[in-house]
Amino acid sequence: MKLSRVHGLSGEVTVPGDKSISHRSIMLGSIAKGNTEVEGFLQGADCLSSIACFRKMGVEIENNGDKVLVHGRGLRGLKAPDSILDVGNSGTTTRLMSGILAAQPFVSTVNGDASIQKRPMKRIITPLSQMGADIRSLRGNDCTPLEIHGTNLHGIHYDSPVASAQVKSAILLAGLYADGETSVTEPEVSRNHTELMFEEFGVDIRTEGKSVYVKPADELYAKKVIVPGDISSATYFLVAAAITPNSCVTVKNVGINPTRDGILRVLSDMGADVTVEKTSGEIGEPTADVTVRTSDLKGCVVGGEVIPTLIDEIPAIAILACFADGETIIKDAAELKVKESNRIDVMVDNLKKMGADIEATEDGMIIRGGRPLHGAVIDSHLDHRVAMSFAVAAMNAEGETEITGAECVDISYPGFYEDMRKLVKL
Ligand SMILES: O=C(O)C1=C[C@@H](OP(=O)(O)O)[C@@H](O)[C@H](O)C1
Ligand SMILES: C=C(OP(=O)(O)O)C(=O)O
Repeated sequence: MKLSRVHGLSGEVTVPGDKSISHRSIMLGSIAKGNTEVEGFLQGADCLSSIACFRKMGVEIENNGDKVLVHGRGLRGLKAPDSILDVGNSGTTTRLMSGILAAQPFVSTVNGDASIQKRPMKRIITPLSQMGADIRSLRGNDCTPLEIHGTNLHGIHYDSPVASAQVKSAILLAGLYADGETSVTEPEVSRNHTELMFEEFGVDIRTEGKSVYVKPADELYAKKVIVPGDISSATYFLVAAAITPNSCVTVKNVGINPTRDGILRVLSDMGADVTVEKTSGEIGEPTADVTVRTSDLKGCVVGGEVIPTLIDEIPAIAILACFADGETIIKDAAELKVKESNRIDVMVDNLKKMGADIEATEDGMIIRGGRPLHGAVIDSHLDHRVAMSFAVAAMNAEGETEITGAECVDISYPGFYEDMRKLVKL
């Protein structure tokens, strides 16, 4: 993919459905009683991996593009898969599904692509094992392939060392099958889509500060799911509008759940011209139309409790910071090292190639903005967030930029480049 400078962006865009909510709709729909209709389902490769895995466990899932119908088999209705459950590139599928598999009356094997095979699974093996689960990392490296021998589980309290919705959700899903209450306390609150959807599906769940408590369930009950636009996907348009001259872009109907909206707070802190017009109430998953105009930006510090609310947006925030006056410090974000790629190193190395003043730190990066960027050959490391971030950078750089492996955007945003192109002013 080759891209070069644009002279303005304008118009409206509706981004595809939220990835986290789409995954959860398949998983909860599969173990619920009744049919779950999902509107706005993300047809990204990651969510299609979730569909494929649950189909292998006997769940009938009709995928009609934007609408998906999951024929739930009830809490204890999954069937033993007859081959490996292939999670592709999806950490969310791997970790959340493992929580369910740990409690099934069968053995399953979970594996995925080269990136998944390097991502840490000890973070779910430890708490699930405390619940009684039998999970074996077949290569002994705490990564996939995992062999999961389903068994009876106990309720536990887990003090999680990491703010991770995937860890929290794996434990909560296992907790549905446990013999008593299960609870998780996080160092900072991570996205709460599982908790909100559990409530919708009739699970006894409550949140107190940084802790979540779930009671074992007899059944979950199917409920229609309307998936809002993914704020993580919207971020590329919001950042592009802020840094590209002569721009004004509105992203329609995007999820602004407060456990996900950190990017809006960072844009405001940096002085961006942002307008948020709510399109839904406070109950469930709130949504809004978000408009950003070309802005004079200043550097800021991004760290602490905001980090889990924007964890996937940090690659794009690094680009934003290159166009802000002064220094931006991103800290408390060591989790970036264990995503699809090491997002600290990959962002720093590639941005340096474009002429940015940026350095990696132990838990983030420091960016001194204001240096003009120039075109370069960017290695996406097949990381969708990296590819989309550099597309935005390339549109504001001198000369041509080539992104290798650019098609990996299909993981979370098929049609990304086309949607961006439609906004470019001629
Ligand atoms: O629960 C989820 O849907 C997700 C949680 C986050 O991962 P961690 O839980 O590892 O932080 C995020 O990076 C990922 O894209 C989706
Ligand atoms: C980290 C991500 O996803 P996952 O963990 O599901 O692979 C992401 O989408 O940026």
